[in-house]
Amino acid sequence: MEIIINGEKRGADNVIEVINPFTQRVIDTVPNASEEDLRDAVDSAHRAFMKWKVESADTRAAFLMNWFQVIQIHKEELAELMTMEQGKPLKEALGEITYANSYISWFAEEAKRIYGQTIPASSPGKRIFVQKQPVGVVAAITPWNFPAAMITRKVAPAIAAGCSVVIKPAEETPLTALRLVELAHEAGAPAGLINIVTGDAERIGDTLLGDERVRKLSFTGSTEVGKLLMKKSADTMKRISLELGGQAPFIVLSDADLDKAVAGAIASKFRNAGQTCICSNRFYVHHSIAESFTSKLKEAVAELRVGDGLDQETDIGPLIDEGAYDKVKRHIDNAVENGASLVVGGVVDDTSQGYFVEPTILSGAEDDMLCMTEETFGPVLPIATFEDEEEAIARANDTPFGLSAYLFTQDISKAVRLSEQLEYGIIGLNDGAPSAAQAPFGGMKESGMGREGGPQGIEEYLETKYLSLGL
Ligand SMILES: NC(=O)c1ccc[n+]([C@@H]2O[C@H](COP(=O)([O-])OP(=O)(O)OC[C@H]3O[C@@H](n4cnc5c(N)ncnc54)[C@H](O)[C@@H]3O)[C@@H](O)[C@H]2O)c1
Ligand SMILES: O=C[C@H](O)CS(=O)(=O)O
Repeated sequence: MEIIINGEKRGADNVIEVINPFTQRVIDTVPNASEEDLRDAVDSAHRAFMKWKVESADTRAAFLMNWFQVIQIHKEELAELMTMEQGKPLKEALGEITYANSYISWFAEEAKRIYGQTIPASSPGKRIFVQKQPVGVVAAITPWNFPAAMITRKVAPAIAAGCSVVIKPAEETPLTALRLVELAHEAGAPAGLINIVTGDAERIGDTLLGDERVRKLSFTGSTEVGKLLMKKSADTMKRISLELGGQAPFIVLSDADLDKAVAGAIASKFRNAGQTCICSNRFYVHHSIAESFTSKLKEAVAELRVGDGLDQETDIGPLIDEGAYDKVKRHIDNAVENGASLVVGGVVDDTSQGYFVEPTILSGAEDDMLCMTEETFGPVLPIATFEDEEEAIARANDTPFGLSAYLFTQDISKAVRLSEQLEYGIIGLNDGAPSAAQAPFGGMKESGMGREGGPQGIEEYLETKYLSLGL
C-alpha cells in the first residue's frame, strides 16, 4: 500500500514489510517515507489547516459523517485487513471498526458544541469574550494493538476542532490506517487535511516533532516512548496528549457477584489476547472467595478457543510477534519459579504457526513477581489474595501506572468510596469493558496525560483565547 500526502498516493522503492502474525508471511509492503515525503506532508497539512480552520462546524461535521458512512460500507474489508496484520479474531476486529467509527460520529456532533463564554468584567467599560480555536497541525503517532480505533480517536476530534493531521501508524499494523485514510478521501477529505506516512519511527518522529508548524503531538503507545516524545516536544513547546501503558488491578471483594466478576475478568483480560492498555494485569481476590472464584474462572477459560483470527470460532489469536511471546513466557516462568501455581494454560511451544499463549491462570501470585509489577500484554491472569479492603486498595495503587482499575462488589456505598481511592483514570465498577466514545479515556501518573473521547476529548485540539473589548 502507499502513503497519502496532500490527497495523493505515493509509493517508494525503500519499503518496510508487513507480516501476518499467524502465517508469519509478508502480506504487503509500505513506503519508508523520505525526508521529502515528510516535509511535503507537513507543508500540505499546514496549507490545509489555514483553510479548514475557518470552515463552519456544519462543514466539519458533514465531512466526518460522510467518512463514518464510507467506513460502515467497508467495515468487513477493514476488519479482515486488521486481522491479517494484527492477528486479533475477526469478530473482535469487526467490533473495533464499529468502536473506531463511534469516535467519528461522536465528534461529528461535538464539532457543533465548541462553545465560548462571556465573563462579566470587573471594569464596567469592558467586555470579556472567551473563544476556542483549533490548535493547528497535529502529529498523531499510534500503536499496533488497535489499528483503527487509535487512529479515529485522534483524527476525529482533531478534524472536528478545525485541525489538520499527519498520521504515523505503527510499523507492525499500517494497512488498516492507510485504508482508513483512503476512505476519508473517498468521503471528500480536502487535500492535505489528513496525511499518513509510514516508515522508520524515530526518524519520522524527530522530523515531525522538530517542525514548529506541528503544534500538537497526540501519542498512544508505551510509557517509555511517551516519555521520550514528551522531551522532544519541549523544544517547540508542542501541546501533547499521551495515552501510555497500563497495569490494571482487578479487585474482587468478598460480597461480589462471582458470575459477574468472572465475566468481567474474561472481558477485561483476554480481549486482543490480553494486548490492550486497559487489560486487567493483576487480580486481588478476597481470601474467603478465592477458591470459588478461581474454580468458576477456570471453567470459563476452558471455553476460550485459541487459533487463527480469521476463523470465526477463534477467541484468542496469536501475539503480535516473538518479542511479545518471550515477555509473556518470561512472566509465566518467573511466577512459577517464585511459587505461583499454573492452574491452566501456558505458552504454545510450537511457534511455526504464530506466537500463541493459551489463556493462563496463575494462583498464589505475589506482588514482587514480574506479572504483578510489569505490563504483561498477554493472556495471563495472576491471582493474589487479600485480607481487607484497605490492603487491596494500597496494593492496587502501588504502581507507577494509573490508567484503569476494576472493582467488583455489590455494596454501592463501598463501591463509590473505594473507587474514589483508586488512583486511575478509568474505573470499571462491576464492568470489565468500560471503553466508550462518550467517555474521557486516559490515565494518570506514568499512564499519560490528556483524555480521548467524551466532551473532554476535543479540548486536546483547541486553544482558549479571550477578547477584552474596551467600550
Ligand atoms: N493508553 C492507551 O490508550 C493505549 C492504547 C493502546 C496501546 N497503549 C500502549 O502502547 C503499548 C503497545 O503499543 P506499541 O508497542 O505500538 O508501543 P510503542 O511505544 O512501541 O509504539 C507506539 C508508536 O510509537 C512509534 N515509535 C516508537 N518509537 C518511536 C520513537 N523513538 N519516535 C517516534 N515514534 C516512535 C511506533 O512506531 C508506534 O507507531 C503498550 O504499552 C500499551 O499499553 C496505550
Ligand atoms: O489498548 C488500548 C485501547 O485504548 C483499549 S480500548 O479499545 O480503548 O478499550
